[in-house]
Amino acid sequence: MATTTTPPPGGTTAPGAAPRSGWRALLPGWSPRLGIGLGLVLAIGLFGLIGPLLLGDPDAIDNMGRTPPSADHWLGTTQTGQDVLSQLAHATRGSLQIGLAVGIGATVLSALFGVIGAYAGGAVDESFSLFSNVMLVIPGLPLVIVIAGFVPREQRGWWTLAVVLVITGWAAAARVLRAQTLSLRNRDYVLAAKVAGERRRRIVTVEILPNLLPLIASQFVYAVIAAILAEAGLSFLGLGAPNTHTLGSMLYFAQNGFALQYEAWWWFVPPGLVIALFGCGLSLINFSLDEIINPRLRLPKAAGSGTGAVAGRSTDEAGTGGGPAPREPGAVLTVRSLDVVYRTAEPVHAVRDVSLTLRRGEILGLAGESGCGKTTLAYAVARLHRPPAEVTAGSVVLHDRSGTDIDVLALEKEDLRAFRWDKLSMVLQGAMNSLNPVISIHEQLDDVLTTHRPGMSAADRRARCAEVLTLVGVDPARLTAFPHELSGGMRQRVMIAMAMLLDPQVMIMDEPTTALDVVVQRGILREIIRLRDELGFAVVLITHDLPLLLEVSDHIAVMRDGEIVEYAPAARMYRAPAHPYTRQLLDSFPSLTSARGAFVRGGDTDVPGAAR
Ligand SMILES: Nc1ncnc2c1ncn2[C@@H]1O[C@H](COP(=O)(O)OP(=O)(O)OP(=O)(O)O)[C@@H](O)[C@H]1O
Repeated sequence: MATTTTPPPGGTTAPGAAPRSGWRALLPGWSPRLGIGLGLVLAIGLFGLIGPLLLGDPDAIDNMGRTPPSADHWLGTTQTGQDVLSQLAHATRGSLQIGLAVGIGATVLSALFGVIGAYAGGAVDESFSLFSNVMLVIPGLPLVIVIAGFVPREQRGWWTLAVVLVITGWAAAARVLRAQTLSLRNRDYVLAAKVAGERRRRIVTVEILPNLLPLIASQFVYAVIAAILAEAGLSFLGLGAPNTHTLGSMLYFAQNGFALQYEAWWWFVPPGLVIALFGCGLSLINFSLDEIINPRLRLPKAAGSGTGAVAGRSTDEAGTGGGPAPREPGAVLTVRSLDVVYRTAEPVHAVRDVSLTLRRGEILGLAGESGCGKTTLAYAVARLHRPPAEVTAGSVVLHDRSGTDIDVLALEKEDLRAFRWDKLSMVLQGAMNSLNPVISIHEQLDDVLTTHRPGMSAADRRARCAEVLTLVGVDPARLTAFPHELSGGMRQRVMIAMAMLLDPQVMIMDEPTTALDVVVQRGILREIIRLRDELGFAVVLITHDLPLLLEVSDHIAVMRDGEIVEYAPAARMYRAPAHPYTRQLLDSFPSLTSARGAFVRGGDTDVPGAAR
């Protein structure tokens, strides 16, 4: 067997992943990216802050002109003999002042016009939106030149430039924030907050703004860098602030002094380098800000690179000779000793030592209460799991019709892409929402065929799409429909049709009929059984509904806390459930023949092992 990494005792503690608590859990994990970003920004910030105090007057003229770096002048001198290092320190301070002021100003304005307008809606949104559109269509650079030129040269300070750049620099970001806010305000959790009676201000600050923070942070970074560069451009055109040293004015004077022609690199390279490094540092910090906002990105290091294969398993081991289980007669899918762990701050061992055999044409029911690991198991079998989920041990083998065994956990990118849907397809939980709302049913089905059957003609593809729709009981005339034009049950059937499109050998269906009424539910399940009889694929059917599984499945596996606690033919499980938890599950469903289920009637939760 190809097991390698043995999970830690108890299976819940990832090595090196000490859980952080309280506010510290909000901080991004320390990474080289964050370290380099902070290092660059702090170093440049300190240089701009302290450098001018230590390095003296930037305008003091020495008698040497355009001398290369030396012990007296570490970065050489300008054409008129001024110390470049001292100029650089003052210029860094000036540019940072402008960059930060513009960054803050433009971000505040864009958030005000973008977020508040979109959330308030109506006339406020209309007027804010009109104003930002007008600002957007005014050509930025000419406006900057006009406004900067309008202020008399002697009155132009760094703040004049900052104001000009804020006025011309916020509108594009406001448009993006408005679009994002319009999308967020209709999300279920925002509507739920409204229904719960939360105040507007709280909804904006607690429900909406945190989701916008990564965007706002990157816009801030962009605004700072754009301001530093725009100021450099203005100074270059002679429209800068005459009495303020900035990196732009340094470049301007270097250009005027023919630094490039005289190969005086020490004059123009340092200011250019400071601009580039500062932008780079801010961008690196920005990546880590995403981690603060988005808990999904806060992964312990070990979980970051997951490829979906068994962690730590070598390619040799992963090959069919390396250990995957031998084929049982008639088996199409064999899962052996599968372990899946979510490498979160408090690791969750969601699937523990699971072994299953799915036979050709069989319906295998997977039952268990919410959170027992059914979906995690299904995703791991289809190699759809993503970090922080990690398969830490076990094997999954598909015994292909051709006679070859496919070690699913060892498949590499292209093979995996070809394997999914062709050999093993999946109907995801909440499948009725998996259809793209702006693409017709035909195009969505056709997409699968064009990807996996590139040689198929358009007419054959259309015929196949119509055929599968008919199979699942949807009129092929609905091929031209868009998802919103279909009922929930029809959408669910379309997803099942899509899963059948390539005639796979295994279909995993994760709660394929949840959210549908029992009549439609029964109809779809009857369809699945009929199709299974007709086409011979095997099905892993996942649901909480054990009585339903007893009706439709050949074998049933009952899961609890990540483990299979009972695995038996459905008929036997119906007659004589062996595990107390299976009995408890069965008893908790009301019966139509007795007054109420025993579990409800007796309120008996005292099943051995029931305590968590
Ligand atoms: N991204 C995640 N990070 C950490 N833990 C997770 C993550 N996703 C799921 N889990 C945990 O893994 C366990 C199994 O979850 P899973 O979704 O597989 O259960 P399930 O049986 O499919 O539940 P349901 O029937 O409600 O869909 C749960 O304890 C859950 O909290």
